[in-house]
Amino acid sequence: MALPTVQKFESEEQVAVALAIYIFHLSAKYIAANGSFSVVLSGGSLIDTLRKLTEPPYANSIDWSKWLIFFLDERVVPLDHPDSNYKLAYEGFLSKVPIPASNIFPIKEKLSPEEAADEYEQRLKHLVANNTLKTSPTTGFAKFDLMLVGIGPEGHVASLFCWHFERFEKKKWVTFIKDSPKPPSNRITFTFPLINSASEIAMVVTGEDVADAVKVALGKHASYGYPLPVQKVSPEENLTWFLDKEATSEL
Ligand SMILES: O=C1O[C@H](COP(=O)(O)O)[C@@H](O)[C@H](O)[C@H]1O
Repeated sequence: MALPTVQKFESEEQVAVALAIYIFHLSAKYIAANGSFSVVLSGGSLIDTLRKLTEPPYANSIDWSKWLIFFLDERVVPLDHPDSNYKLAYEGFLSKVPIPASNIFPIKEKLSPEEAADEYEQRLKHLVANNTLKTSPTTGFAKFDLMLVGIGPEGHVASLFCWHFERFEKKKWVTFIKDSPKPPSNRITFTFPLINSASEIAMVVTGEDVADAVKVALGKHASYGYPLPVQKVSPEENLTWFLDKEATSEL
């Protein structure tokens, strides 16, 4: 991985604009190179920060028909449940742009966390086998073009939490937890080998509540023994941080 690029902005509004420009350029680049653009969404505040993409000039100059949408982590609830990351993404972003429904890959409903994680992993492997998704020649895991990653105040990414062994998973592509410290308890999540096989990762981090985690991730002092999950994010090509002033207040 090249050295991370850290972009700091005065406000969340400026982060939203810069993020739209960054995604617009990557979309054009990957569609020109591969004919598609595979994008992995986190839940949380990230979805609202994507809002500029749904407006001109981006909304009408992106080839949305070539986008493929996946979910970095998901709560094991029905897709219309208030806790669903799919519902959040659909209402805040996906319903406002013309991505074909068949290019959006939510989790399957009515499965246990184990079954949902296994089913999602098998679906990703099928998409690699039929060349819809690329493979990392380095790791053998699927290689997504772009992952949009948020963080929690204590440094979690996806549903990989500090005190859960799932963050050390080496073989599985997608795993599950049944005791998330942040409700709801049942979740599935991409593992670090899959996350770090991505070409590009954007860390989209805004607000004062994440300032301590940003300080550990980007500051020069030691973390708390083990690295925080956010410190393990290391894509194959480029890592770009988008930060507002509040998120950098402890740096
Ligand atoms: O539970 C989750 O939390 C993180 C961070 O969310 P935020 O609201 O603090 O931005 C999110 O990235 C993840 O997808 C979600 O499931």
